[in-house]
Amino acid sequence: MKLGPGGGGRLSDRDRPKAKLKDVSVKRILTLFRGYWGQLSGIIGLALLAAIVGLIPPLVMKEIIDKAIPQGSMKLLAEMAMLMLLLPIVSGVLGVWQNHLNTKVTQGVIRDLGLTLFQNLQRQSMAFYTDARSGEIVQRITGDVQAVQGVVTSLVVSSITQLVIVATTIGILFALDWKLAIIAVLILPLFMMPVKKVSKLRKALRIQTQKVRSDITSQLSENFGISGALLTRIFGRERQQEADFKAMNQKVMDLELRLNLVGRWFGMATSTLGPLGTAIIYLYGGFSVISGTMSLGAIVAFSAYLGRLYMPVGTLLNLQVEVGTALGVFQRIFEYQDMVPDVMDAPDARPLSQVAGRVAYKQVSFAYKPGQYALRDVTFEAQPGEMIALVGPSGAGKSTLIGMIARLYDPTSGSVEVDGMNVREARLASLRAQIAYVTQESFLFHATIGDNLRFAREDATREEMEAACRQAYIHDFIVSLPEGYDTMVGERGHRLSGGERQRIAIARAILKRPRILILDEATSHLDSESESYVQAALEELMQGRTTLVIAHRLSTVLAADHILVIEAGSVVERGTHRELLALDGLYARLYSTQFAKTEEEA
Ligand SMILES: Nc1ncnc2c1ncn2[C@@H]1O[C@H](COP(=O)(O)OP(=O)(O)OP(=O)(O)O)[C@@H](O)[C@H]1O
Repeated sequence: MKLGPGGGGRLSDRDRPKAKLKDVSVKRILTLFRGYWGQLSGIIGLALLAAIVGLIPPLVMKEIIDKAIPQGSMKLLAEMAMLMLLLPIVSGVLGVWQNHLNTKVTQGVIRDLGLTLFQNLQRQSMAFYTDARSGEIVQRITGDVQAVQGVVTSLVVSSITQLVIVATTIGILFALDWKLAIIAVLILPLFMMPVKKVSKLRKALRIQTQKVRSDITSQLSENFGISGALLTRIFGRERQQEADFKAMNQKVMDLELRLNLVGRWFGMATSTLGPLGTAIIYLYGGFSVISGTMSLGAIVAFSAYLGRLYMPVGTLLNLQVEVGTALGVFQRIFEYQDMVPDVMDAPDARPLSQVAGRVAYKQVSFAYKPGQYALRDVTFEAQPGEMIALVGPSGAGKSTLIGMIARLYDPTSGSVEVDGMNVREARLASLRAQIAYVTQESFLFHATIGDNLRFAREDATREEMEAACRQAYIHDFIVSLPEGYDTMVGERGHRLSGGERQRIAIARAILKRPRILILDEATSHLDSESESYVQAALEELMQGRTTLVIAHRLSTVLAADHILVIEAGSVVERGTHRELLALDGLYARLYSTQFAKTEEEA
C-alpha cells in the first residue's frame, strides 16, 4: 500500500512539510508569466518600435542645425518640423497599445497567482487551519498578491522598454562618435554600486511591513467577528484593542516611511549621476567642436541621446531595487504556494463508491505533537446502521477520534477503515461524500437559508430541501419567516437562535444523504422545547446510518449500540449502558454527574 504525504507513521502537525521562507529568485517570478509569452512578445515588439521612433527626434534636430539652417532650406525645415510633430503622436499610440497589453498580462498573472494560492489553501488539512490565523491567510491571498502587482507591471513593461531604449541608444551613440560614447557608457557602473545594499534593506523592511499588515487583518477579523465582538464588549476591552490597533498601524507607518526614505535617497543618488555624464560630454564634446572635429548638430543630438540613456538606466536600477524589495512579499506568497498538505489523495487512491457504512478503527494512535499522544491504540468496529456513543472527560480525545474517518487528521499509526478499505487508499472527495458531520457549534455562511442548505448538495431541488427541513423539524419555522428560504442568516448564522441553527445544520446533513454520520452533541443547554426538536431532528438524521456520536445526553447513550468510554486517549471501558453501569467505573461516575442530570432536566 502506498501512502500519501502524512501517511506511514507520520506525525500530523508541526513536522508537516511546511515550505520555509526561503530566498526567491527572479527566475521563479518569471515562471509566473508562463502562458503569457505571446502577449509579452507583442509588448517587446511594440517597445522596439517605440524605441526606434524615439531615436528619430535628435537626428531631426541634427538635420535642422547642420543642414536646413546653414543651407537656408525652408522646405527641409518644414519637413523636419512636420516630422517632429508626427513622431510623438506615433509614440503615443504605440504607448497606449503597449500599456493595454501590459495591464492584460499583469492582471492575468495576479489572477492566476491568487487562484493557485486559493487552490492550495483548499487542499490543506485542518492542522493548517488550527495553526494559522485567518487574517494572515486573507492578507497573503489579497494584500500580498496586490502588493506585488506594481512590480509585475514594472518587471514586464519597464524592464523590456527601458532595456530596448538603452540598447538602441548606446548603438546610435557609438555610430555618432565612438569616443564620446565610451565616456558616456563608462559612467554607468557608478549608478549600480548601491543597488544591492538598498534592495536588501528594503526587502527586509517590506517583509516586516507585510507581517504587521497580516497582524492587523487578523486582529480585525477576530475583533469584528461576532464572537470576538461579543467577548470584547462583555470584558470591556475596547480601549485595549484600540491601543493595539493604533500601535500596529503606527508600526506600519514607521516602516513605510523608512522604506520610502531609503528609496528616495537612492533615486536622488541615481538622478545626480545623469548631469555628471552630461557635463563631461559637453566639456569634451565642446572642445571637439572648437577644435573642428565634431559638428554642432552632432553634439546637440548626442546630449539629447544622453537623456535617453541615463533616464532609463536610472529607471532600470530603481526597478531592480523595487523587485528586490518585492522579493520579500513573493517569499510570503510562494511559501503558501509551496505548502504540501499533510492529508491528500495517495497517488493510487481509488474512489469509494456507495458504501454500506461499516467503520473500523484498528489500533489507532495519534499525536498532534511528537511524543504527545492524544489517542492510543483505539480499536472498535461499527456495523452498518449502528450507533457508537463516545463518552469521556473533556480533553480525552473524542473530537480527535471522530475526525479521523473523514481524514481531518490521519492516524500516526494504525488504520481507519470504511467497508474494509483503509480511508487513506480512498479518494478524499469520494470518502467525504459518504460522511456528514454535525458539530456542536453549527456554522452557517452569511447567505440565505436555501444557499446554506445547498452547500450540502448543489443540485438539491426545492422539494428535497423542504423534505430535509421537515425531517429536521425546521420547515415550519423557515416558512414562517417573511422571506422563507431566502432569508439571510447573518454572519455565522447569528440572526437565528442556537436551536434553529442546529436544526438547519441537521437538515443540511440530511440533504447530503450520508452513509456515515459524525455527531458532536451540543453541551450548551437549549430550552427544553428547542432541545426536544433538535433531539427529534437528530433521531431522523441517524435513522439507518452508521453514527459516531460524542454523547452528552442520556437518551443518546441509552439508544447507542455500543458505548466507548475514553480517558486520556484510550478506550478504558466499552459496552452497553447497563453493562457499563454494572462495572461501576468511570462510566458510572460520568453517568451520575452528567447523564443523570440531563435526565432530570428532560
Ligand atoms: N490542534 C491541536 N493541536 C494540539 N493539540 C490538540 C489540538 N487539538 C486538540 N489537542 C489536544 O488533544 C487532546 C484531545 O483533544 P480533543 O479535542 O480530541 O478532546 P475531547 O475529548 O474532544 O475534548 P472536549 O470534550 O473538551 O471537546 C487534548 O489534550 C487537546 O489539548
